[in-house]
Amino acid sequence: MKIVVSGGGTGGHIYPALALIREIQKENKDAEFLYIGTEKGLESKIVTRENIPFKSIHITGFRRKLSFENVKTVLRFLKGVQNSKKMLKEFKADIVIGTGGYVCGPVVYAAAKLGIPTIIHEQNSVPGLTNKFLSRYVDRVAICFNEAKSFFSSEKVVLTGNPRASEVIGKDGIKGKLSVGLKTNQPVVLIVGGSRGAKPINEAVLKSLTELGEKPYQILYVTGDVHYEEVRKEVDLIGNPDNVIIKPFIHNMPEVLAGTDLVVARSGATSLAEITSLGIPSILIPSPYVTNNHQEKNARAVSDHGAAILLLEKDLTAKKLIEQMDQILLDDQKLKEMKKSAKRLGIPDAASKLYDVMEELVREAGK
Ligand SMILES: CC(=O)N[C@H]1[C@@H](OP(=O)(O)OP(=O)(O)OC[C@H]2O[C@@H](n3ccc(=O)[nH]c3=O)[C@H](O)[C@@H]2O)O[C@H](CO)[C@@H](O)[C@@H]1O
Repeated sequence: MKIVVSGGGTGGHIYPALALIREIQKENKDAEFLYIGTEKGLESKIVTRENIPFKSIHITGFRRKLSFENVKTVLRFLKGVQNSKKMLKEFKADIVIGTGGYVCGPVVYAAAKLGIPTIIHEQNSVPGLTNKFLSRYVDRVAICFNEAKSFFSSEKVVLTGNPRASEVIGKDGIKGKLSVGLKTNQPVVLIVGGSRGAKPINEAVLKSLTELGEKPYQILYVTGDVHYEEVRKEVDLIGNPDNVIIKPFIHNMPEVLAGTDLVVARSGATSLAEITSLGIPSILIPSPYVTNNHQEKNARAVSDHGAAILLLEKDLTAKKLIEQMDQILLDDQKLKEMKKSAKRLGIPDAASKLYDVMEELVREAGK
């Protein structure tokens, strides 16, 4: 089977695509892949690290307000469709799957116009512009939250979950801890602001740093690549407590998560799929800067079930953050209950569910 995967911009769209590819590689040794992304998105770095054939097109996202830039975007879209058609024909794609981000627009649209079976994977509880547009042309829409169902035509929708939920299962937490310099005999809090980091979270953590140094747990604090230098400078002034390890980005997140007891994070949908699949309690600080405030809706879908504490960015202070971390980590009973609730929400077999949908479509198309 020849499979084209497209998704990009941020980790939340790329990691599900990679997890799906790895699942298919396990099940079907003959499968061939082509990943289509953009040079500017994180995918150009992350996908090429994984030795997956990668090609790029040039495309930008739509602005929500009327602007001349949007005219240029339409022209880039049309050019992107043309280039995608060429790539898809050359590769002889049997199926095309888009995992979100605006790069999927021209790729998946081109595939649908060529009559190639198509799927979009929507990670969030509220879909973005590109997936809403594409849903009219594709054969299936794979979703991760029941809340997303109402945005698409019901005969196309199938609840698969997020393939990244499968990939994080069964990893060695001790190896994960050691790989980043954490001790193996103390609980671990992972603080991370999504795949690109989050300034407001960084500011709150910096203000908590000295007090965190006195806690009976350790902290792995991931700043995001672009914020690392700035954070480092501040930490050099404040002093870096022994129990706080600071990194710009984590490339072996599944292993690290396996060794984590509590996550403090934004509520990007892929992160949520990972932590629920593993049953890790969390403090979620949704980004208020995303389309239709979808991160808050993602977070509520988890916190309403007792699996997470919701901390809105407007209420985020160093004091509050530490209080809530203590509340969970220093209370065994609460920790246990939250773990159970998180686990109940996870869909650990998401990758094979999504692959089943792909196989069915290819079979129906007689490929
Ligand atoms: C600002 C923005 O638009 N964010 C969106 C983006 O978030 P973002 O890209 O931050 O997505 P998520 O939080 O969902 O996923 C991040 C992914 O990156 C991985 N990771 C993160 C940090 C790190 O150091 N190493 C690492 O491997 C995580 O394990 C996870 O697999 O896509 C998500 C999924 O569609 C959306 O829900 C988010 O709203």
